[in-house]
Amino acid sequence: MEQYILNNVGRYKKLVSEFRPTTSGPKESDNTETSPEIVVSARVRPMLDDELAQGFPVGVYIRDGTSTADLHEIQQPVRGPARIRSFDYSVDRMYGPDATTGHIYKDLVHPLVPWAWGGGVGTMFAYGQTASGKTLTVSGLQRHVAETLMDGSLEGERKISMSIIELAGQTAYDLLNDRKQISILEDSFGVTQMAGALEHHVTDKDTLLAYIDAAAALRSTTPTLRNDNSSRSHAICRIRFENPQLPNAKDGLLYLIDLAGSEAARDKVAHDTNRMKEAREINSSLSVLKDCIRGRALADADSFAGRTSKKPAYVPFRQSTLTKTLKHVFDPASTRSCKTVVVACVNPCLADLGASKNTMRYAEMLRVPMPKAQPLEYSPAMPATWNNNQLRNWIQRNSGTPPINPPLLAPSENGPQLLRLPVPEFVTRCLKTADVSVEQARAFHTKFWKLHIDSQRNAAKPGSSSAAGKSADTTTAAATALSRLELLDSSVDPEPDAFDIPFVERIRPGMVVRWNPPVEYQSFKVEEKAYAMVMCPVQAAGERARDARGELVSGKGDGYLCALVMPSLLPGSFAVGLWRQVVVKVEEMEAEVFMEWDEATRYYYMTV
Ligand SMILES: Nc1ncnc2c1ncn2[C@@H]1O[C@H](COP(=O)(O)OP(=O)(O)OP(=O)(O)O)[C@@H](O)[C@H]1O
Repeated sequence: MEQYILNNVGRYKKLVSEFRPTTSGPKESDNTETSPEIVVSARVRPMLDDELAQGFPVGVYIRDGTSTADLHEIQQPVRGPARIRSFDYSVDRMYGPDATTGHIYKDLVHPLVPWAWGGGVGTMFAYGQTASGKTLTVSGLQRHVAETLMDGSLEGERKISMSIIELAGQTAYDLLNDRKQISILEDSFGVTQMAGALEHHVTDKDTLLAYIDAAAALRSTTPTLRNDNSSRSHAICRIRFENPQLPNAKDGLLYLIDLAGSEAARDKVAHDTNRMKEAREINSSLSVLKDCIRGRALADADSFAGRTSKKPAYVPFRQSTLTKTLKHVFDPASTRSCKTVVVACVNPCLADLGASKNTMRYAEMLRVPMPKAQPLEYSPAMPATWNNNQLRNWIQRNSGTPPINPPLLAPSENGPQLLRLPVPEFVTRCLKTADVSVEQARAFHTKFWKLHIDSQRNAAKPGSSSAAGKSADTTTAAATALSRLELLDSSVDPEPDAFDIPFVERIRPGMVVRWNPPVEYQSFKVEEKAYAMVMCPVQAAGERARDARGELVSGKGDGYLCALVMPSLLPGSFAVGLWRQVVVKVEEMEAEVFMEWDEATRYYYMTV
């Protein structure tokens, strides 16, 4: 075929110049709205010198000002002159041969960095056929990431650690530890661990770049027909951000992934059995990856539309080591806030058009159209319907004392956007208001989410029309009924005038207090904090009552017998140890803390 192409270059170019797409602008699907959390792009690299020297023409053409590319294939009919057959593909963003890696970074990948810095998960995949420019793109992007991380533009302090691993078939290697073999395991909490991989603490750009270069030098490569340095494995660079201000928060994660090259058909001719097996493994892991990205996008589409799908999208992340490693990106049960970008790298040379078509088809399949839903009508009980103003008003009135400054928490976001913000970023923004504590910020986040979940549950109840369709009166009545019900599950004093009276003057069973324990109870502190739920005055406990240390409480003087309230398994959750009792004196009580029972998780959460 290559010789046929070379013999027909003139005719091919003429046919291409005469080609007119049915629509001259973008392809129809170019205008489709897709998940804002998954952006699919394509980068068409320039023709290389050897491709030009051999005389091959360009086979990939980007339509001006659009994200659609036309790929023109040359066909050899049984009789008669060569023909062309044209295919068009659309992605969210298209970068042509003139686009620099710096431009792609600014436009596409840069937003992932503050996202991960703020506690979210940002993932970038470079996908494409052999010799299409994946490694060049990823290594360039890594350099820009290093620059952003170290130029002081990101707010606050983070401890930065990085690890780089390679996945070849089912086997994983540590590229920052002499290619030592490591294991990808799921621990008992369901979290995937790269067991045995070293993590390196980095504080400056040069060290970060030195690690990237060292890993690149160790990556396994094999010459292919198109690339003397072809990567036959997936390389995963993970940068982890710990926020010292929030030691209990989940770390932000940034993944930069250079996927193994999908094979060019003409390469296969020269393959031995091992290379064929390797190619099969690579293609199968890329196919699972596609299903996972699509599955996650479908799940996101449901959640954006406020739908609780009866049959959740199936995401087969356990089917390959690559997607198992990225479980928290794909698992629909994961609570992490994720943003993903895909760069499909495309070789424009006509000789590789078959593989370019596959790459573009793969990229197009990753785009999941968002359901076309009527915008929801504003409802005070539904955060998903709030614009920035309505959100700010709610923050002002519901964020406790002191009220959290609304523009600092939601400078531009609407309700759905704030719901998607990573928790640590939400908390960090709250802490910008003077005198707001981490507890208040966390509790306020829980309150915001609880309202969202309750509003979805109410909307999904049989017989209930969507809250969006309700009249303001009905919605207010429902909200009042809801808040009455909530009081039953809350430690908040039901007396309307309670807040005018200092808490120590209205101590009652069920009240939760932050407590400064005396020396003998210090071991009950968790991260310098202790909480307890008041049960009764010590005198009412009886002579035989003992505390959590087995000591009789009757000899402990005045105070209240309280149940310990301890952090539990889920982030931000607490359990009440009814039978782990302590005596708390009034002068040891520092503040009243509000707890709310959550039926779904069966834990208490702080509220404001
Ligand atoms: N945007 C570009 N501008 C100039 N040259 C490029 C560009 N992209 C790729 N190249 C060149 O193309 C060749 C192949 O690139 P690269 O090794 O990055 O491809 P790859 O997709 O990672 O290949 P493989 O999957 O085989 O590892 C290299 O010589 C590279 O310098």
